[in-house]
Amino acid sequence: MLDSLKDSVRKFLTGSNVYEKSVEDFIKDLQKALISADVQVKLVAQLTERIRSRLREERPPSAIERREWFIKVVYDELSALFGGDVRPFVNPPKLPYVIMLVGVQGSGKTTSAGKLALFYKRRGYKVFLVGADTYRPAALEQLTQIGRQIGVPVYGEPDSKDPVAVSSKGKERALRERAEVVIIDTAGRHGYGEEQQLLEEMKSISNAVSPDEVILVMDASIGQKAFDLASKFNQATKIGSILLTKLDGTAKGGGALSAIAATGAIIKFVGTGEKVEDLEIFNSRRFVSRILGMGDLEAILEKLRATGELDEVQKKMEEAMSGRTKITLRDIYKQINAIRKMGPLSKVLQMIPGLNMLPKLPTQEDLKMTEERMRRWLAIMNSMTYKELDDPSVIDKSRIRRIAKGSGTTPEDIRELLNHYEMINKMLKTMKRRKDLGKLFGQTGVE
Ligand SMILES: Nc1nc2c(ncn2[C@@H]2O[C@H](COP(=O)(O)OP(=O)(O)OP(=O)(O)O)[C@@H](O)[C@H]2O)c(=O)[nH]1
Repeated sequence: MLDSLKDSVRKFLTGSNVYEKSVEDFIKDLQKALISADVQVKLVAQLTERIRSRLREERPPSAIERREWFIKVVYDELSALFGGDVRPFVNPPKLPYVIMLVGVQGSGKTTSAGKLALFYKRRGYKVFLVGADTYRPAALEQLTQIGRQIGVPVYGEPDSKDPVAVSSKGKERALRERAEVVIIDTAGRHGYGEEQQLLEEMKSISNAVSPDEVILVMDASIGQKAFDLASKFNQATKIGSILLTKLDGTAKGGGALSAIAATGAIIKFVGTGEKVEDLEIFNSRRFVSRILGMGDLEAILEKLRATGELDEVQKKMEEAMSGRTKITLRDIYKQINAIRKMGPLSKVLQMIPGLNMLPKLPTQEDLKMTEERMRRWLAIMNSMTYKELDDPSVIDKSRIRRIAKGSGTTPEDIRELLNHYEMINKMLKTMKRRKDLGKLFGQTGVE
């Protein structure tokens, strides 16, 4: 689903068109992909408007290329479209914990009951299944089979026509057997469009068994039609969440996810296959990063984190300039590590504004030497103890020899790093406040 976006991201990041044109092309691809995934046109329009307004109003952090930053903006906004940063709890907040499953016929309710049972069993809970789908006789048989397969007991009454009575008796039995998580599979005879009937039945069983949580099972292939049932369900129960099934087999999953998210209902799980293991906790950011291409996105997020770390060190340096604190080897470690995460120095330097104001620009040869030195220094600091990183004055000759051995470097390399540390602190003390990042790189050893 939405697979075509990975190619669009690639094309956008590596393309040679002017930036503004690339952005417009990407937005067109994005709109097309979302609409063909059945996302409501109104939601697509809102999403693109938000992306455009962020492009107008925000500026990328200085060390990030604007193409990469644009993809990060798209990532944020798509994640919001599919439910945002809501992290629903999955471990039962109390025990025993009674979950009641509701859903229309064929939505995958019985299969999902089995999946949830296995999910909780694997997390170490004693699980019990109750088959209260009295309208479809085969449902109990199906549940019993799954129960046998995963080693979870199942309660059911093959001849009963009273789902409320079966649910209550099943719950009683489960509690007598000291079950910790009780999952009740209820009847689902109604089709989409008959929400009221389904919700009324949910209420009557709910009154009888007082579940701790009601999970609505929905089939993702209904796409944006999921909106009506999800919003009524969300209004009808405060203890509800949604399990969206068959996300693996439909091109309309984006429509269902965004429609449900728009109702404010929480999507807790998604079904991703027919097997009893095929259940995932839903996380909209993870979902979107798959759509956009894990590799590309991870690299961008890593760089953004690295710029955040650099900002922290920068702040510390400013404090050091006012004499309030000192830069430690830990700070230097953080700084070098962050710079290395951002890519080859030659590329990183091109992105720093004001760099051409330095007295002398580094040559390729300088950069190579600096990169090599950064690598050595990281190895050295990796071999030091926290105490030594915080206060290098405790490092004596014999420790220098040991650290050199441990890091595959020489005692001279270590002295060079220690000198750099002394020099930075001395410099900071005498330097006036200067905020540009170019200076920061100067201190890293690029002469
Ligand atoms: N591909 C795929 N198939 C699924 C998934 N979840 C359920 N199914 C299939 O959907 C079909 C219907 O599932 P059931 O569990 O029988 O549906 P139900 O909602 O319990 O049906 P009723 O008991 O009639 O209400 C079965 O063929 C399942 O294998 C899923 O996540 N992915």
